[in-house]
Amino acid sequence: MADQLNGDMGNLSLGSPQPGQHPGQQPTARSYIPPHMRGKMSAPGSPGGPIASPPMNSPPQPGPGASPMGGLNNSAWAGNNNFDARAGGGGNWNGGYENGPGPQAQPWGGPRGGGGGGFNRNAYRGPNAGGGGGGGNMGGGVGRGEGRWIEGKHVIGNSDPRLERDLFGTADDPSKQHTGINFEKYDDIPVNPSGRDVPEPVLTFSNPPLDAHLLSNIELARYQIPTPVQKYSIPIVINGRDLMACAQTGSGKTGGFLFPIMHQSFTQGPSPVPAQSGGGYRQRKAYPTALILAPTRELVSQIYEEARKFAYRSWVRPCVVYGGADIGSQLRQMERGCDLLVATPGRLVDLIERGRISLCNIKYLVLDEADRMLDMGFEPQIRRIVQGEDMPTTGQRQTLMFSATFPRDIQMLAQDFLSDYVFLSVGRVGSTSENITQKVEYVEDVDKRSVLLDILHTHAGGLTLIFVETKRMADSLSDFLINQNFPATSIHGDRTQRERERALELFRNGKCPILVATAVAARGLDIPNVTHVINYDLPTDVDDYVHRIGRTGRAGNTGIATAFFNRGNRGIVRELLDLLKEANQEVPAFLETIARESSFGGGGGRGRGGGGRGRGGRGGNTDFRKYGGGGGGGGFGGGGGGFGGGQHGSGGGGGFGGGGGYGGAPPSGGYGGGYSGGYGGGGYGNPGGAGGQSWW
Ligand SMILES: Nc1ncnc2c1ncn2[C@@H]1O[C@H](COP(=O)(O)OP(=O)(O)OP(=O)(O)O)[C@@H](O)[C@H]1O
Repeated sequence: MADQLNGDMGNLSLGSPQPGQHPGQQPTARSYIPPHMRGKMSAPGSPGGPIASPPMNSPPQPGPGASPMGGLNNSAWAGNNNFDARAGGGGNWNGGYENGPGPQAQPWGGPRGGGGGGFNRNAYRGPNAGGGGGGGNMGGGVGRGEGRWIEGKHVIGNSDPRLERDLFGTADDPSKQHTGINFEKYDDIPVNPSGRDVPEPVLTFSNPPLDAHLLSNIELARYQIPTPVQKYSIPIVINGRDLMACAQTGSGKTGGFLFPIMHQSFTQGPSPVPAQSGGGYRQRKAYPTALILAPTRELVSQIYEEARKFAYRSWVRPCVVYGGADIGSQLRQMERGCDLLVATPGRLVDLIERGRISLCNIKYLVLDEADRMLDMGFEPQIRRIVQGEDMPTTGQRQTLMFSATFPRDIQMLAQDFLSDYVFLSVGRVGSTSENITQKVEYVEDVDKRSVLLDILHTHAGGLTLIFVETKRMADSLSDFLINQNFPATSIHGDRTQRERERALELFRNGKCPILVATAVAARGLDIPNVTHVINYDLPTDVDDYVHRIGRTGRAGNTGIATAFFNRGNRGIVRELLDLLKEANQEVPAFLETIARESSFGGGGGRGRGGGGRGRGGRGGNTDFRKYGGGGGGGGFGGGGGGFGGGQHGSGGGGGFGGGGGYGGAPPSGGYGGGYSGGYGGGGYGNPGGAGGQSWW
């Protein structure tokens, strides 16, 4: 069940040891390790981990997408049928991976051995230090690239140039995201914090308030000024407040939670670990102080990689767990240190059930992509993790929620997990970045392929991400493109771990600059140089559209998003229209016409038509505690509202399938009665949802 719910990302295992592979083990000829992951196979500080890794970031090949497209047959894309990641070996790019240098094995106990510490983290950890400890090959109790907390003091580890290059890249490294020309324009986006006594934002990365060592890592990451969400989140979290933060895609939300958590950890040190039952030379149970939950394996891997950067040379050991990958290697990774745990919910539940993780020390709980984490697909697991185990209750821990979209019904649900929180909106909730130029073209289903080919033929360079609605479509469209000599691959929930890793890596390094994806790749992924996102099939939920197009136009870079629209997409026409207007985008006349048709046609379309889920208040913006929201028109089949209404909202009747609706937040009432009816048929926006077959 757990992994089924995590089935979204199948078996991606970026940033972690391969199944069955000993951390630090030299990869066998057959074990695929993407080049950018070589040397990152283990947690920082693990034996044979990054410290031991040889130089590995060979300069990425210039992607074919970067070549002038004077007709495909003359381009680097032409005539190459070996680029499909599904080919399963034998492709031109294959050998390079499999024969390349991998991490060298490092004797166990290497850098941090000594003094009886072995792998027992208690041995060198502050309050519960159990004898031995200290020691270490470096003489000062610290290893290269990793620090210690010794007698109430943060002892910074020695630098490790190799690891440093691996984590932070070089200044012109194309595999890393660089800020674009519009980065400074983020400061023009209005920020609207609400809640009691909101702390003043910080304006720079400086000490105080931020820990000096954290600042040195931020400098290594080449971040010069905080983004708006970071400016606010840093003091909010440092001041002990809970936070619900809504900021546009690609605007630095990850740093928004990592910076203050790292700061607090660096200054406060580890929490005491409860006495272990059983004992043994290995610590059997991990007691992380920070838990970051995210919906997909790729995303948790990416967050983990970010955490490794900012934890560099500190006492904090980040760790990542997700379903579909070998649990044994994840357990071994945890045994070597697990202070900040990044996890998908299913695998975390699994590890809790095995008695390998306790949440009793959690000080910081982060729900990244929080609206997704609290929708029907994940909510039961989140409740189980947060309310059904040993995690400190609200008020005893800090809870931070981040997303680019926060529908009001989800905001209401989130109340259960938050205490006296600050709501932060950077721009309008659910709005898109103006760095993304959005185009909507009217394309009938039968014409989609030929229109797509036209677009790809005039492609100007960079990576193109194409979203479709079903796994089957992802396969058939990428097959079609390959047959047309386009270097395409696909990613979706039915592909194996190896296939997904390969597909993503080929896309990232430009060898397959066209990736056909299901919604599995919609949220959070930060891939440099994605210049074009094509919604070949539009999603039924406009929030999904917001996340999908947000794979381009990140960190102040610009990008293009093209959507194929036809009458089958009537369900989101009004919201799409609002979104385009809000972001000052061109609105094609046909969209206005179809929107008018839909409003006369008794609501309509599928899913959450009109204001079906309380986005009716899109213009009303932000914190539902302040504004509530207007009721909506049509739900499925022309029902009335849905989730409209907060304190000042008008509520609405009906909803999906004609049931209740969510009319009005407390204190206006209506919460209980309408809820189930409003959701009705289940599985909305909810690939892994109860009873719903995953279409990712
Ligand atoms: N202060 C900063 N200065 C420069 N670059 C930054 C800064 N903060 C974040 N970035 C970069 O911006 C990019 C986007 O950041 P991030 O992935 O955190 O965005 P996000 O808001 O979480 O997006 P999404 O909503 O898609 O998850 C990353 O490549 C990150 O390295």
